[in-house]
Amino acid sequence: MSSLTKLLKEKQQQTDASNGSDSSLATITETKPGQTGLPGQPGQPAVAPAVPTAAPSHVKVLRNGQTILRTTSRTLDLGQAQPRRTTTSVTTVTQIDSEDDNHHGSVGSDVASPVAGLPTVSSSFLTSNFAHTASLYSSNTGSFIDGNYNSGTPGQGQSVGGAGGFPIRGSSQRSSAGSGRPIPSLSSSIPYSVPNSNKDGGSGSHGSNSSSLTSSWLEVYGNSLPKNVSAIDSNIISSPQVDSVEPRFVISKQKLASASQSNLQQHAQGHSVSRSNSFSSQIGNMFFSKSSKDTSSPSQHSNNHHSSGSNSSTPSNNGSSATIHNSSNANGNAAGKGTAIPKPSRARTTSIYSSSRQPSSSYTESSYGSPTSTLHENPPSQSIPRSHHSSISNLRSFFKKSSSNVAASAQQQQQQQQQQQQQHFSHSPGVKTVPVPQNISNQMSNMSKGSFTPGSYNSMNGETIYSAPAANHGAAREAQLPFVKRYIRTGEDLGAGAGGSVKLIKRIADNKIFAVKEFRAKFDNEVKRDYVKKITSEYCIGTTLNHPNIIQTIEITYENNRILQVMEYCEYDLFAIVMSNKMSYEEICCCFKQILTGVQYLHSIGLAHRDLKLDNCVINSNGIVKLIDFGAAVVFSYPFSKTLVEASGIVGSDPYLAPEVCIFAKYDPRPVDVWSAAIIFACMMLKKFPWKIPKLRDNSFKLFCSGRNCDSLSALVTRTPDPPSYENLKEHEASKNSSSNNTADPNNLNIGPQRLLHSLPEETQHIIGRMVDLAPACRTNIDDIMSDPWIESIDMCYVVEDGPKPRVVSANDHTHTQVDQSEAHIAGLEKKKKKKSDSHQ
Ligand SMILES: Nc1ncnc2c1ncn2[C@@H]1O[C@H](COP(=O)(O)OP(=O)(O)OP(=O)(O)O)[C@@H](O)[C@H]1O
Repeated sequence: MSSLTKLLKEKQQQTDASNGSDSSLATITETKPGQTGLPGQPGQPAVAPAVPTAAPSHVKVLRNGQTILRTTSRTLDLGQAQPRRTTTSVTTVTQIDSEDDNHHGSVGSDVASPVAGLPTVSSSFLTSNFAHTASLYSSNTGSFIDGNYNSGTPGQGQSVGGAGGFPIRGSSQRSSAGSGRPIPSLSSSIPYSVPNSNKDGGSGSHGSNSSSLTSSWLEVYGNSLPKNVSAIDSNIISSPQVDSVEPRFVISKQKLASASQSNLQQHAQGHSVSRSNSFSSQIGNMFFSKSSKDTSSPSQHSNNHHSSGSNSSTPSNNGSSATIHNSSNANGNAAGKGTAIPKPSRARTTSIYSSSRQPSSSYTESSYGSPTSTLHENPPSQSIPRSHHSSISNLRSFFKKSSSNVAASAQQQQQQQQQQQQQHFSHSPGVKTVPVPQNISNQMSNMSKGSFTPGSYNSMNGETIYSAPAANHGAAREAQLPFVKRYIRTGEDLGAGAGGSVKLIKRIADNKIFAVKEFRAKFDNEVKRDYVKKITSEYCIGTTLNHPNIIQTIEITYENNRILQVMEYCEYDLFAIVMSNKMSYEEICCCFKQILTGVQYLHSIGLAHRDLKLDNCVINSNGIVKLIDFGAAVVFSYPFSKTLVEASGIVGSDPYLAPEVCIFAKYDPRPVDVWSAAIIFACMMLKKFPWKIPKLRDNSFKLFCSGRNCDSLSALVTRTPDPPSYENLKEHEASKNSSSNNTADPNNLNIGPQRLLHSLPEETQHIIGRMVDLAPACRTNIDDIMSDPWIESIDMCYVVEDGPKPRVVSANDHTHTQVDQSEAHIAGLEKKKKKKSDSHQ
């Protein structure tokens, strides 16, 4: 047991002694085979598992020569058990499910204690949060495919350790894409509409949908089609013959020739032709030039994958499809039956960190995915030094020039301020302003609670500079000074993660406190382009978004080989507040609604966060919650496009991951955010994770998936609302012939959705249940969540900008918990822990 664990236990004992609390409620730990993990059930160990402490970064070279580079996660505890991870996980390899990994579920995070009185912090929560953000930097195409799709590559992705359940993540990304292995895609089953598009307009997703409806669908439904509808009996639909074309549709060859001529001239002059007026393309162009290899647009990529996905196996087609068996008897004992039952994992003895989820795939694939595209109105070539290939030197020169021109920018900004109040992004002579994407500007003007003045990108004298609104008020003269002359470090470190370390700084000019994130250096085995992309993602998102529930970036600068992002400072990690165990139900609801509001904003502008978790929420002393860490965020929709750009890669943190992320190579990232938000709510309420990872090898998750009249997780995850998918039909047919081992039993609180939901307050159950629908296609979307009666009824603290200074409107039914600053951030806690352990030695 680590000294930290001891410390935490001591603290817990003290807390228990003083509160007279029943610690048995809070100490759900291992869920061994045969246990349900429910509190108060026999066999639940009452001792917190060992807390892995920080371990040094290390590089692991696999037998196949590929390398995993990762650092350990850290966990901290407040009160009873406080998980915390700060992990770097960078890889260019495919992950193999290690034996350890197969034991995830055994250290039982689980649904448990009823909400009455708000349960104390579970030790499983502590252990589970070792899950780290999988930040994927590999440039390999394709994605890491978890076991469900192994059939396409015999010999790959076989289950390791005989644990059953989900077979291993298949061998390598390269094999998944590079070898032409069919990549499964969920898009075909996702009816979500992209922002600003009508519901049935998602050509991207629907396109592949149609191809997944094979003749088998017709076999089943063809006979019952209405009379005026005839079934298409082939997947090949030929174009109608056209005998004549109206003259107005005929473009003369001369016209074409002259158009292409002028295009060529534009290129020769360095004027790029806009592929899309998208946020990401605009941003991407700041750093990336068109690479000869990257000629296809993200949507093309997406479409390519779609087609390969739809050609390919459907989930149920693969032989290694995970099968669920109702492993819980009436007493809640997990007792697997049948050969296909994933065997309950055995207790983990090793550090959870060592076996935590392995990163995979290229996260960058669909993020800011338009290095190839360029701006129409403000060709980056005019404003940013460009090389033919993206490079760190681009990034450096960008930041260098940016920082040296902040002063000029700020002056310009001040002049423009008045204009900006009326028109968020204005154009003025001498200053070229990159227009904000349509959907961002729409969103900003549509903000229901106050209006928010965004920052802007200005291109001046060949430089591109970002100025956040705060910079508008800052003194231009100070801005000319180097970073170290403008800010001084103060206080302690706030935290560190996969992206870098975050520290507290003070602006000398006005003594204002900020948080500064120093991006980590590029790893040796990391592809330059991916590193640059990761940083630019955070930079671009941070500097572009403007919403009270999204952290505001003040400036970003490159100096002395360091990339520094200055952000507004929030006094508390939400995690620390949750772990204080002092939050009232109303306060939890307020925080939840604020998180949802931030997510709604992101989704409305075509962005998904993909790494929503307590750790990535900070809260200020006014009770305003802000989402941070956009290192994993992706664009899922481009303005004026109805095409869904799917995300790829297992990105996020294990306990918060949506199941489809672990199953499919590509997925809609919006339902993923929705799922994660529900897990955040469950964590706030229960002080522990419902499960450690959404895989069947996790006993708690397996029980959650049980009792649904369906034996296959693939079938559950690919369910569609209407019309039924091919897989569902198969499932339906199968269930008609053979009875499921997982018959639904709403009265059994140990299995099925009720396993989680019954632990939550009644009014929350409906929408939370819809948020954790196993099938992303059936999962509710953020807009529907916001109009849920319970969500609407939440009295939420919010910000209004009705004057020069934003004003916080506090809710009436709660105040926000504050903790001592020494316990408000993880770094402080770690320091405390170290001090204590040193004094013990
Ligand atoms: N603006 C802020 N105000 C206060 N604390 C912050 C702020 N930004 C970050 N932190 C602290 O620093 C920690 C690390 O920040 P962040 O998540 O951005 O880093 P990261 O390296 O990207 O982490 P990850 O491993 O999740 O990718 C956060 O968990 C939080 O505790």
